[in-house]
This record gives sequence, C-alpha cells and structure tokens, in this order.
Amino acid sequence: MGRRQRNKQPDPEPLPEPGAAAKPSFKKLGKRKADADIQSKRPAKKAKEGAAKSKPAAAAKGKKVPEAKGKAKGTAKQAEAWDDEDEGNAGSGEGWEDVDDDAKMADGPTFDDDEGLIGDLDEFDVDDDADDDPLRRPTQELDLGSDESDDEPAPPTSRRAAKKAKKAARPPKVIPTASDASSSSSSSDDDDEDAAADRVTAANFAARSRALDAQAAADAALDRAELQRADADGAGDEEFAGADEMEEGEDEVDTGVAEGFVLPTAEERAAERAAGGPDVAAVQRRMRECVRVLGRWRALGAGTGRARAEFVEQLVADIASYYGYNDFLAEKLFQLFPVAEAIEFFEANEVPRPVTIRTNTLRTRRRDLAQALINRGVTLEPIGKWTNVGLQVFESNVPIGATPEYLAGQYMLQAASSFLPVIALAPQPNERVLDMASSPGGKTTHMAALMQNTGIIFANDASKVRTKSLTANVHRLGCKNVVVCSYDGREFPKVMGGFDRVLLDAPCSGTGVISKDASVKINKSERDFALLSHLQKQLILCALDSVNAGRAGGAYVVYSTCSVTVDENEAVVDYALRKRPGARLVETGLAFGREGFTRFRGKTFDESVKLTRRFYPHAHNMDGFFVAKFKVERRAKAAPTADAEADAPVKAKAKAVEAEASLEEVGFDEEADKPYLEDAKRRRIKAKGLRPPRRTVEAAA
Ligand SMILES: C[S@@+](CC[C@H](N)C(=O)[O-])C[C@H]1O[C@@H](n2cnc3c(N)ncnc32)[C@H](O)[C@@H]1O
Repeated sequence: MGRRQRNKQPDPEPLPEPGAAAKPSFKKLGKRKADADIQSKRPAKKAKEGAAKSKPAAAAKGKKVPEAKGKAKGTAKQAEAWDDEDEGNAGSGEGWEDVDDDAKMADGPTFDDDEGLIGDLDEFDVDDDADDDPLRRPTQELDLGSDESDDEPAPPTSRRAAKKAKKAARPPKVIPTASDASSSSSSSDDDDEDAAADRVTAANFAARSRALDAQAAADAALDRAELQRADADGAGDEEFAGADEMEEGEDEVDTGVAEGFVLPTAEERAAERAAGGPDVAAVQRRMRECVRVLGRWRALGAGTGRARAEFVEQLVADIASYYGYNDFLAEKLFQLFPVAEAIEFFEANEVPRPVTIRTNTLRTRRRDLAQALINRGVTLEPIGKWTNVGLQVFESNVPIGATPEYLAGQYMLQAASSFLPVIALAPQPNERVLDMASSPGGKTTHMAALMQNTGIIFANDASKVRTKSLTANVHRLGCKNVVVCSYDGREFPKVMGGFDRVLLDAPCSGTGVISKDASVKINKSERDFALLSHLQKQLILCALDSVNAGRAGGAYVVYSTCSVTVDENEAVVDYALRKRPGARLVETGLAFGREGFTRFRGKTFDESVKLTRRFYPHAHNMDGFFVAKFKVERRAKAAPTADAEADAPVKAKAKAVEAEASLEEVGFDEEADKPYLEDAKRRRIKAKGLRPPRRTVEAAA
C-alpha cells in the first residue's frame, strides 16, 4: 500500500448498530514522532520541543514541502473527471461539506488561561523567504503524455531520504499490532515508488476514490470482526468494561506476566523518579506489559498478587513520562478509553494530522480548484465521502497557504474535523445565523458558502484582536452576508436574538488537537477544566436563548469543541438540557463518530446525550472533536383549568406586554429598519451604475 494511501483520511467508521456500545478502534495511524528521543535517558519529551515538532505540516506553514516528482498533468478530460465526482456528490447535499482552518488552529484556536487564546490564522502565513513565494515561480505546464521527472532519483540529501533514515532508526511501537507489521513490511520500499505510482491526477481520481472506498470497507469489516472477538472474550471489571484484548494470536501464549516483569512498588517508583526516571526502553516494556495484563485481568491479573489499581497507576505514570503529559491530564485522557485504546489515542496525538483544505464554493468548484493546484505540483485527493468540498494535500511544490488560489479566496486551510459542526448546523439560504465564537472564521465562511451569500451571519468573537483574522478571511473568501462583531458571547441575546440557528464553537482546552499544540500536555490543570466548563455552560445557555424558539419547525443550536473531555462536552450539554426544557438534542446528521457518553465515572447524563458525536484522532484520523445539535422549540402549554380560563384575559395582556418588552430588548423593529434597508438597496443599485427607484414616502421621511 502506498504512503499516501496509508495516510489518506479514511472513510469514517459507520455508526454502530443501535444498542451497540462504542467500540475501540484497532487501527494504527502512524509512528511516534517522539521516537527520535529514544536514545535519551528520560522518556518524557519536553513540551516545548513537542510543540515545535507538532507545528503544522510544512505545507500548511508556508514552507516548501519536498518536491513532488513529475509534472502535474491536466487536460479537459481530467477536468471532466472532477466534474463527474462533484456531480456525483451533488445529490448527497449536507453530507458533503467542507472543513475549517489551519494546522495549529485546525479548528480554530484554543483557550489558554495566560494568553487568553492561542493559535492564529497567521500561523499559516507564508515565510518571507522569496524562494517560497509561489507568485514568483513559473506555473508548471500541463503535459499529459510524459512523466519524465518521475524517473529522477531524489537527491540523497532530500527530506525524503532524511525521513527514511529517521524511520529506520525508530524503535518499535509501545504496542505493536498487525497493522504495524503490514506497514513496516511495505515501508522499506514504498516512498519513491509511491510518489510515482500513487500520483493523483484528475484523470485517475475517480478510480482511486473507488479503490479507497473498497479498501475502507474491507478495513471496516476487519475492525468489526476484531471487535466481536474482543466482546466475546469479555473484559475486566466494570470500570474497564470494554477493554480490548491486546493482539490476535496472543491467546495461546498468554498464560501469565512476562518473565522478569515485576511491577514496581510506590517506593520503587519514587526512587526511580528521583534517579532521573527509567530509561525509555524499560518504560516501553513496562507499558506493554501493563496493557497486556489489564486487558486480560481475570486471566493474568490474579496471579500477580497486585491490585488492578496498581497496574493502572503505573501505566498512567508511564504514559505521562513517555508522552510528556502532566500526570493529571494523562489520567484524565486515559479514563476516556479502554486500556489498549488509550495507548492508541496517545500515539495518535504524536502524529501530525493530514493537511486539508476546504473549497470555497463562493469562488470556485472543487474540481477546478483541484485542477489548478495539481497544475502547481500539489498532490491531493478528496478527503472522504462525507465532504464534497474537502481536499487532503499530500505533497506540494508551493506553500499551500500562499498560492494564487489561496490568496484569491478559493480555499481555506481547515482541519477536517471543523467541517463537522457546520454540516450538523446545516444553515440554509436567507436565514439569520449567529456564530458566537467565530475567529478566525473557518466555520463562518463555510456557513456563508452554504447559505450562498444570502441571509445574514453575525460572526462574533470576544477577542477583538482575533476578529482581524476573521475579517481578513471573510473578505478573502468573498463572504458578503457576514457582519463581524466583538462581544462576550454571554451578552447574547441581550445584544441581539431571534436567530434561526446558532453555532457555539466554544473556547476549550484543546485536548483534541494535541498533535497541533503539544503545550496542552503540560499546561492544563484541574482548575482550567473547571473554569472552562463553567464558561461553556454559561455560553451554551446564551446560545440557546438567542434563537427564535417560536420559529416554525424549531430553531437549531450546535455546540462543538475541539476537546475530548467529558467536562467540556457531555457535562455541558446535559446541564443545558436541565436548564432549558425547551431544548432537546437531535441527530447531528453526521454519518460517523462515536456516541456521546451517557454514563461516565459515576456521572449519569440524559439518555439523549448519546445523540451527540465524538471524534478521535486514532479512530477517525482527524482532530479530537465533539458535536451536539439542539432543537429549540417553544414549550407546549399545559391544558387550561377553570381558574386559569378565568385569568386568561389578564394573562394574555401581561404576555403581550412582555413580548413587546422582549422585542425592544433584542432591538428588532423591521418597520423602523425599512428606510435604512431601502437606502442600502438604492446605494447598491447606484454602485452598479443604474438608476435607483424613487424613494417610498417612509424612506424619504
Ligand atoms: C475554538 S475557537 C473558534 C474557532 C472558530 N469557530 C473557527 O471555526 O474558526 C474559540 C473562540 O472563542 C473565542 N472566545 C473565548 N471566550 C469567548 C467568549 N466569552 N465569548 C465569545 N467568544 C469567546 C476565542 O477568542 C476563540 O476565537
């Protein structure tokens, strides 16, 4: 399997059958970036170092990525191939949307106590380096017939060669799996061949898509079979119910703890720490053993004479030191998964996410954009079946954040996960929409495109500084239905209300985007999560109060975060359900993602919370993300009693006064706005060099 094929955004896993519990994924996504540290005595990676490593892929940073071999080719025939693809997708409507932003800020920034907010669209700005300026480079010519440069060997000093050498030096993964075996067997001979054989052109795009779909279906079938086996074997105690078995084939030899393995006591652990920590190979061995024992506690744990909690404690401590997390966060994230899956999650956080872009359909079509980028030497593919505007970039000769197409607003650098809340909200043309926390505008501009530049979107963000990048993106992408404003979201609906739909892409801890911002590993404490959860609860109530509950068919609110913690997600949503009886959760309309938790470590949430969706890097090859969709309707009135009927006229009058007052409060008066609207229309007509109609009497007055 080619390198790009392996890295390709897989088609997301289908939803489990109704009633089926959320299952761990057995897929492996790649190797640890941190493995280069293997020779060092201490396993923990410095967070700073990690942060630097986890910066966006070179392309997204405006750096040159390795030269793609062979010229990109394009003809009218190729364009037709993209045509077919887009037409094929056209009917799928909502299910085929795009994603949002940048690499560090794949789905926008994350909240940081000290700096307020971290990450910015500027992260994707091009270097000043003249060499990187795409505008000064000659555009590659289209030539379907020859592929001469494919034959040129990569220079020995190329980044590809360096990458190969680095790969060879990597130690085995903590928990090797069958998927590793297959990937390692192919990795030795793949890179150069793949670059030529897997090159995606508009011509071979449709066939490749089909092949990838078939591959994804086969993988999914394999996963299901594995999960059924794990289910049949049963799991440990209640806390770890669902913990997956280690690997197929281990059953025959799994008769006890590995020879020579002794779980250290608390004192031994303390002494080990005091001595500078264990060496990395020892930690790896210990983690592997702990996962194996915990995964089959009944069979293997009893003979150890130690408590399960001791194994868990050791494993969490080793995860923290090996991957460079603070103990608190390592444990918090560990608790989200069965044991073996937790390791997959931590591993996936070490792997950069694919660079993805969203076609701005206000400016171009995906096939045209793809053709233009292919012509510049960009190697790309559609992200997956679930979006008809997303493209995944594999290689590029030019900085993806500064191509003429980028500058012309034909696309947004945006993480695949951040398409999801917009798909769920499904804003329609001519609606009034509020994007409550919107900078730098990945989702705002996506909504503007779905609304075909009609209706109105109020794009709000509490940070004035951040609204600059929002405004820049709104202009670059040609969004004409967006009003940018800067209020604390908690001031809504006092500022304005009566919306058809509201998106609350809330400030969060960013535990879903650790691969882009490794500082999260050490700078989040219990207090941060408490503060964030509190802010999120306040914001969600304001979002629910800002819609027009009386709207025919109901109004909608989508709540999303790029975090995977329960405090910031299910707990917030459950709180909102309790506080706002007029709001209920509905299906997100997203065809994949895991169900939200309804029970978690002693907490019980409303059953409907399972309608929310969780996305994980190790399971969906995208940032960790959470999406919940609410429908808000006016609450049904109770049947009137005789007394109530007598009071009816008085109550009706009181209600009318109240309604009038609330209208005043939210500041809407269509009549009063009429002259201004008419003036604006006249100006627009004049600007086009046409004669505007005569003013109506009210407007003149
Ligand atoms: C996850 S980011 C939003 C990303 C954005 N939706 C996008 O797709 O580009 C969260 C945003 O919330 C903003 N924010 C933080 N506290 C806020 C508050 N109290 N009210 C409104 N916005 C807030 C931050 O400035 C930050 O830009």
